[in-house]
Parts: sequence; structure tokens; C-alpha cells
Amino acid sequence: MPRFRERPGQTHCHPATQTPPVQSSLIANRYLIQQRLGKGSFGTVYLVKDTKAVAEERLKVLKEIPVGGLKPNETVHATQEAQLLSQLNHPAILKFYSSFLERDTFCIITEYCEDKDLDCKLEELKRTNRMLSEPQVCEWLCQLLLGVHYIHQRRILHRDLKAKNIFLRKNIVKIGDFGVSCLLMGSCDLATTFTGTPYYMSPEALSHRGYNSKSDIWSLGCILYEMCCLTHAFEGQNFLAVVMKIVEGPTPSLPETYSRQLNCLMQSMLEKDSSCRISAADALRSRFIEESLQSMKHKFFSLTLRDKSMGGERDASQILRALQKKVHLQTLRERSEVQKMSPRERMRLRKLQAADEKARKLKQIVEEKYQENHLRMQEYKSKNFQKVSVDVLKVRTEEAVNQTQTIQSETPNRNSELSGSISQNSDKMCKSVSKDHAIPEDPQTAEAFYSVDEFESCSEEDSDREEDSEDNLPTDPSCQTCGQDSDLEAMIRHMEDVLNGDSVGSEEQKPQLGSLGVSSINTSMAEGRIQRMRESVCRKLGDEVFLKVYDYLKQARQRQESEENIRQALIQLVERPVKQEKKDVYEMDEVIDRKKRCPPNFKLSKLKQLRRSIHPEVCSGGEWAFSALWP
Ligand SMILES: Nc1ncnc2c1ncn2[C@@H]1O[C@H](COP(=O)(O)OP(=O)(O)OP(=O)(O)O)[C@@H](O)[C@H]1O
Repeated sequence: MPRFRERPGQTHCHPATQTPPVQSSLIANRYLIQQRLGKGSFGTVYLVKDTKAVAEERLKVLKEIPVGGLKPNETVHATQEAQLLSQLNHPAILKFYSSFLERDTFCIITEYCEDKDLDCKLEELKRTNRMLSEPQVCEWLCQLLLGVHYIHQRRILHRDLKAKNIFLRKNIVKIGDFGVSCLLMGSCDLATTFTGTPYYMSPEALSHRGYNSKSDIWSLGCILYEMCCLTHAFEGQNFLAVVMKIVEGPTPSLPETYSRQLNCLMQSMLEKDSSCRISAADALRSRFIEESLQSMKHKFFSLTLRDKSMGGERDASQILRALQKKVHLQTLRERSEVQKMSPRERMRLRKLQAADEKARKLKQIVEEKYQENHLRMQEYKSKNFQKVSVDVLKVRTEEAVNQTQTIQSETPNRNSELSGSISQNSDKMCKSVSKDHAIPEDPQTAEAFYSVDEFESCSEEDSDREEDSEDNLPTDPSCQTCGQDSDLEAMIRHMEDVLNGDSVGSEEQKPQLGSLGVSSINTSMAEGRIQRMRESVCRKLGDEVFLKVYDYLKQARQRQESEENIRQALIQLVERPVKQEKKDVYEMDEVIDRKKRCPPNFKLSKLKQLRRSIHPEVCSGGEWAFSALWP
């Protein structure tokens, strides 16, 4: 029985083709039901409008799950789990915004995927007698592997991977219905409780030998087969026949239209013995997937570049139109005014107009120069994209090592003191927080700490606040236009990580979200902050100078170069008038303040002293910024 009012007869359809629906009352003070999308085994799904979200994120999905039957402690567990799930942040994972209890209904708010689910897509292909090309299959498979690897690293299992739970948004797949089964069933084994479709269930799950991360890989193997053949990998007349095929039947093969490597990969995902089955990390490390990742990375990169330049052109043409309109109106008004003027006034006007004209021409020259530089920068970026990312990622690993060494030795070197990476410090602090149960001093860390510690619903208010904070102000408007750019960029980052071997070392290496949630949440917050700082410094110094300074500082620190030498070198590298640096120094104060809240290993008095000494010198704000990004 649906709890929320909806427009009658609007089921299982997507809004693009619909007439505007009747709006019902506001849910949780912000969501307006637009229409019913469908009903699954756990509850009813609605498309809602989030009245508090920015325009691009206004459409969301509300899943209404009746929990009348759940005991209070189970509801608390569901809420806690939901809170942790909302911390997952990966472009291949359906964004879980919030959850709350509305009388006897547990509501989950997630991202809306206008291109429906993979099951619908495959059905449509079947109906129209079409197949998916291998590059397309590989692209989606890579994205799925990236998403599954991301959750497995955090020791989270999906437990219900199937084509219906994979959503599509502008050709990016999103693993959805995430943890809904866990939310409602606690830690119990889905295989022992779920009596739905067995098509994607692994042999070990069906024979009650426990569910593990490899069971998710089995399901992914079944999805891969389905993407290529448009039928289930294991089919039968009835439930038992399907189960028998899965447990004892032969492993199916892909048609010859698909490559041998893809077939081999699928077979290794469908190994009956889970200990012999490939893991997501190993699959991502395989040569075949690595090649697909490379080509997908280049494709996404050129897409983001194109979107940005298109966004720029669109903005420019809008501004031009507005300007033309304004000029036209002004001319009309001025003409009538000029008629009434004395000769002297007319003369003065002509002089003003001449000056205006001169200014306009100068402006035009500046704009042309800007465009030229912008194009050159884009070219430079696309040429150096790979190098830059590799360098930055490599540096980050080295930073971590250096940081540990620096802290351990506590060298009384100014740079070493300043160079504590925020990420490392936050991580250390978080670990000590979760160990000692101390209250973190950093407000944002504390917020995460409390939010995990208490049994509150996880709401979007927190993220609103985060978004409002200065750190999170949107930086590049073109990146925020449709949400797609940020997805592509995030996907590129994850691919880079995998390709550089930074995140495929071993599965389950990250702390378990459920038990060490605070640490992992804060680590990702710290990483995010470092990323934003890096972007801010890049904006100030320009990408080229940033890289030069970064490289120089890295080497100078390794050589243990003297402070004076570093200062002189930075002045030459940054080449900016002294006055402009003042603002940067204030920003660096902020960095110091953060470190002040972070210790344990920071010597506050020393930092204050250094800050005082750097103010009159104002050598280079960049140095301070780099110190924050440095171990
Ligand atoms: N985030 C979303 N974006 C777009 N459509 C969605 C979203 N979530 C669910 N839907 C649509 O809502 C309908 C019901 O989805 P739901 O996930 O509840 O059930 P299901 O996946 O069909 O079945 P089950 O509950 O057994 O997994 C489906 O048609 C699905 O495509």
C-alpha cells in the first residue's frame, strides 16, 4: 500500500515523455512526489523534486520501504547503515543522499538515473534485435569493476548485483539498490533469506557456504554474459533447474563475435570455486581491462574538454546577446537625448564616446589574448594530462612516505614542520579518535564523528552545510552544469588510480566502513580538502607554475636545501608582485589553523613563529600552499 500520494496511472515510466504530474505534499520538508517509477521487492520508487537542491540535482529518487515489521533496534541498524552508505562516493555507484523515517516508512533518497536500468536497456536491445558492441560492453564492465572494487576495498558487499540494480546515466553505469538488502536484513546472509531471482547467485551462496566478495564477482560475470548475449548466463525451466545449472552445470562461453580475452575474463569471473575466482582488483590489473581503461580514460578526457569549451561558448554567446541588447537600448535613448544637447555638450559626448570606443577595443584585445591562452592551456593539458596525473599520484605516494619519516624524526627544519600532509594528519588523528574516543577538534571532523556516533537519520542538511562552507564553494561553473562532467572527471581519477596501481594493491585494504567508518570518512574528507587546496593553488599559480613549483619543492626537500635557497628559487619560479601574495598568505594562515586543530605532531608555537616571520617577508604564498600539500 503506497504511503505517498501520486498521480494515478503513472507507473513504470520515465518523465521525459510524461505530462507534468500532480504534486503532492512536501515530504521531510523538501521532497515533492513527481511520479511513481515502479515497485520492487523492497518497496515503491518515486521520482521526487528536491526543493532545496540546486537546479541540476533537483530530480531525485525516493524509495519508500515499509518497516512496520522491523524491531526498533533493526530500524536503528538500518539508519546507521544508511548513514555509512551515504559516505560512499564513486561515479559508478548510485549516490545515496539520505534516509529518514516517515511514520512506519523508511525512506531512502538517491540519485535519479534518467536512462533507466540495465535490464530495461538489454530488453530494449533484444526487442529491436540489436547487440552491444564489444567496446561498449568493456566500457560498462570497466565501470562496474571500478565500482565493485571501490566497495570491496571498504569491505562492503553488494549481495544483490543484477541487471535491474545497475542504472544508466548518460552512458555511465551506476550500481544501485546499494545495501538496501543489508539495511533491511542486517548482517544476515541474503542467500539464506532472499527467495527472489537466483540467476545471479553464486554456487557458494546457493549452497549456503557463505557470501563473500567473490560472490559479487560471480554476479558481475553473469551481468557480463547478459550484456553480450541478452539472456541469463544460467537459465532453466524452474528455480531448481537454474540452481542446478549454477552449482553443477558447465560455464557458458560468449559468442565468437566477442574477443577471446573478454570470454576468458568472464570465465574467470564464473569460476565455481570462489577461491579460484578472480577478484575485482585482479581483473582491473589484467592487461585486457587495463587497455580498455586507457582508451576509456582518453575518451572521457576529450568529452570533458569538449563539454567545457561548449559551456564556455554558450556562456559567451549569452553574454554577447545581452550586451547587444543593452547597447541597442542605450543607442535609442542616447539619440533622443542628443537632440536636446548644446554644441558644447555634444562635443563632450563625442569625446566620451571616443574614449569608450578605445576601451572597447582594448577589452577586445584582452579577450582575444585570453581565448588564445585558454586554447593553449587546453592543448597543453590534453598533451600533458597523463604525465601530470601520474606525477601527482606518484608524488602523493612519496609524500606519504616522507611524511611518516618527517614526523618520526621531528627534524627542526621549517619545511619539514610545515610539510605535514593534511591527509596523513587527519588520518592519524581519525585513527586516534576512533581508538581513544576523544572528540576531534576540527569542526568538520567532529561533525562526521558525531554523525556516526549517534543514531540519527542521515540527512542532506549536513551536506548542505558542507556545501555552504567556504571550502566547498563551486570553483569551476562549467564543471557543475549537468553533473555529467564531474562524473566523468571522477571516473578519470579512479581510472588513473587503478592504472597507476595506486588502488589495486590488495582488496579489502581500506578500513571497513561499518566498523571504522569514522576513519575512512575523515580520510576521504581530508583527501577532498587536499584536492580542493591543490585546485585552488593551481588556479592561483596556473597549472604550469604549479607543476614546476611542486617538482622543485619535492627535489629541494629531498636535497634538504636551505630555506633561503628555497625562498629565492620560489620567488623566481612564481614571478608575482609581492602585494598580490598577501591574500595567499592569509589563506596559508587558514592552513596553519587547520594544522593547529589537527596535531598531535605539530609544534604550534613553531608554526606561529614561522607565520609571523613569513608575513613581512611575503616570499611566496605558493610555498605555504605547497607545504600544506606536502608530507
Ligand atoms: N535511481 C533510480 N533512477 C531511475 N529509476 C529508478 C531508480 N531506482 C529505481 N528505479 C526504477 O524504479 C523501478 C523499481 O525499482 P526497484 O529497485 O525498487 O525494484 P527492482 O529493481 O525492479 O526490483 P528489486 O526490488 O527486486 O530489486 C524500476 O523500474 C527501476 O528502474
